[in-house]
Formats: sequence, C-alpha cells, structure tokens
Amino acid sequence: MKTNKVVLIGTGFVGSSYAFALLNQNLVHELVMIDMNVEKAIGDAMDLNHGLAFSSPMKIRAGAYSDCRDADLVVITAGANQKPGETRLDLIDKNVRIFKTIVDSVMESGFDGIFLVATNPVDLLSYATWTFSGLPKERVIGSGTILDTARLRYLLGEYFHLDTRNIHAYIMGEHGDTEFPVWSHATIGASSVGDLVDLTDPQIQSDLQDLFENVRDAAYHIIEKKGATYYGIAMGLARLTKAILNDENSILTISSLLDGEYGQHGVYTGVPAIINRQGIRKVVELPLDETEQKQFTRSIDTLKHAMSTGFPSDL
Ligand SMILES: NC(=O)C1=CN([C@@H]2O[C@H](COP(=O)(O)OP(=O)(O)OC[C@H]3O[C@@H](n4cnc5c(N)ncnc54)[C@H](O)[C@@H]3O)[C@@H](O)[C@H]2O)C=CC1
Ligand SMILES: CC(=O)C(=O)O
Repeated sequence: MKTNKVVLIGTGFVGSSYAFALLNQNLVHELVMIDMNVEKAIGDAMDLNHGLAFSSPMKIRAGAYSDCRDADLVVITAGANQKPGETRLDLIDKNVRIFKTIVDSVMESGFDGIFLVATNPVDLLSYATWTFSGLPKERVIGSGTILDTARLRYLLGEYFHLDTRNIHAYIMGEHGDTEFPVWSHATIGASSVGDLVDLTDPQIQSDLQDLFENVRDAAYHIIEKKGATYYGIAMGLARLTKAILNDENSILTISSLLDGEYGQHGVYTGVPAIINRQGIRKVVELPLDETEQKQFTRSIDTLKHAMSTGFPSDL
C-alpha cells in the first residue's frame, strides 16, 4: 500500500488544530510537525499520539526540514497572526521574511510535492511560496477563501433553515477585506437564491448584505473575543488535504496563481478550482455579473498594490 506523508510547519493555534483534525479524520499515514518552538512541536506530537487509541493507526512525530524530502504535502501555518485591529495585509513584511527561510529550508531537503499555505496574508504568501520554491503553480495552493466560503454557507444555511452542505455559494478574491460573494452562482438546495427570495426587495438586500459583512468581518469578531481563529481553517485545511491525497477532483475555493483566468495574470487569489492529487487541476471560471466583476477587479488591484509596496525588497 502506498502510504502518504504530510509535514506541518507551524504548530500554533492553526497548526495544532489542523493536526487534531487529521487525527480525527483518518486522512494521513504519517504526520511530521516542525516549529521554531521545538518543544511545542514535541509536546503536540506527544499529546496527539495519546489520542491514537481512539482513532486509527497513524505515525505522528516532531521532525526537521530533512523530513520534507519524501513528503507528499507540506502545509505551512507558521508565522505571525493578527492582533485585534490588525488587517491580514499588515502581516506581509514579517511573514514573507519567515517564509523565505521556511520555503528555502523545505526545498533544500529535495522536496518535490505540493505546498498548502494558510499563513496570512494567504494570497501573498502563496505567491511568495511559488516564487521561492520554483515549483509549478499547480503545486502551490493557498487556502484562499475556503474558510470564507464555509462561513457564507453556514450563515446561508441558518438563514434558509437548511443543512450547510446543501448550500453551494462562493466567496472569491482576497482572503481579506476586499473579498466578495458570488450571489449570481449561489445555489440553495436545487434553487438559485433569486428563485427563493425577491432580490429586489430592500429587506432581502439588506439581510444578504448583513450576512456577507458577517462573513467578511468574522475573523475580526472572533479575534476580539478569543485572540485567534483556528477551528474553521483547520477543518478547511483537512478538507483540502483529503481532496489532494485522495485525488478527489473536488471543487473548492482556494488561492491559485491566475495565468489568464478571469483576464488576470501574476497574482494569487481566491477562486473555485478543481483539486486533486496533482494539486490545482483547473481554475473554474464562473461568468461573473457586472457588480461581481468590479469587485473582483478591486480585490486584484488591492493584492497587486500590496505586492508592489509590501514585499520586502531585500529578499
Ligand atoms: N488562511 C486562513 O483562513 C487563516 C489563516 N490564519 C493565519 O495562520 C497563521 C498562524 O496563526 P496562529 O496559528 O493563530 O498563530 P500562532 O502564533 O498560534 O502560531 C504560529 C506558529 O508559527 C511558529 N513559527 C513562527 N516562525 C516560524 C519559523 N520561522 N519556523 C517555524 N515555525 C515558526 C510559531 O512558533 C508558532 O508556533 C497566521 O498568519 C494567521 O493569520 C489564521 C486563521 C485562518
Ligand atoms: C484569521 C483569518 O484569516 C480568518 O479567520 O479568516
């Protein structure tokens, strides 16, 4: 049997929650954990191993960058997180510097698998990972708007009193303040939103706008209350891990390098894409309506501006 191996870099709130999700979901044969705080990685591995009696066989240990050599997937959740009031884009300088050392160390091991990036600002750090690694764009995936899409599906499920899993709706663009909902392709059960509610009704418009703002600002609200967000993204990363390792060809909203899709080039951003064992098989190009197209352009412009002004010039 071909076994799979995941190396996780960064065992803070997000990383350790992801490791716990892997343990519970029986997705991985071997999980190696690396952190600058070596004791934290060792302690997490010990703690997780004590759950194996209640899960399925899996090798879990703390390790080093040389462990990346034969890894199928390297997941990066290392770096600074937002403090109350900080935006994701505020983290760019310090996290790009951290990524330079991490990605260089991973590549020095001879790694030839897939990168999955969650650290913020995730679109820009996915771009940095792609540049620093020299790997094909299909093998550098950002978690993008997978979490925002999950938040939208949850809130729409509450609004329409339906199982979240029967809601198909996407958040696209920056994982951040300029993201936007693709209402023109939102499906509730088997119906479009417009079939279920009158989209010209001001009350409905206001409800949907409030709902979207709760998605967009969810991280700020959670960080105010408990300092960090981690369970939602951990589940999103586990879902992506499953789609990759099991060659699922699932459509998930991730951050991909755009190379002509949606008329854009040279920028990573949140788009629906088909994910399988090769990484990103294909970006799905939804026909956006005029408002959505404007919102997408604004989001791309924001990311490109942040890249041109925020990336450390000495790297
Ligand atoms: N993409 C998404 O949807 C989400 C992304 N995030 C992001 O994930 C990142 C991690 O957040 P948390 O886990 O809350 O932070 P945390 O501070 O709890 O954990 C970060 C970990 O990275 C480690 N680290 C820092 N520099 C390192 C290096 N050079 N090498 C190895 N390890 C290093 C630290 O020792 C720490 O254990 C943040 O950037 C945060 O904004 C958080 C939630 C959702
Ligand atoms: C922190 C973050 O990026 C989020 O929860 O969306």
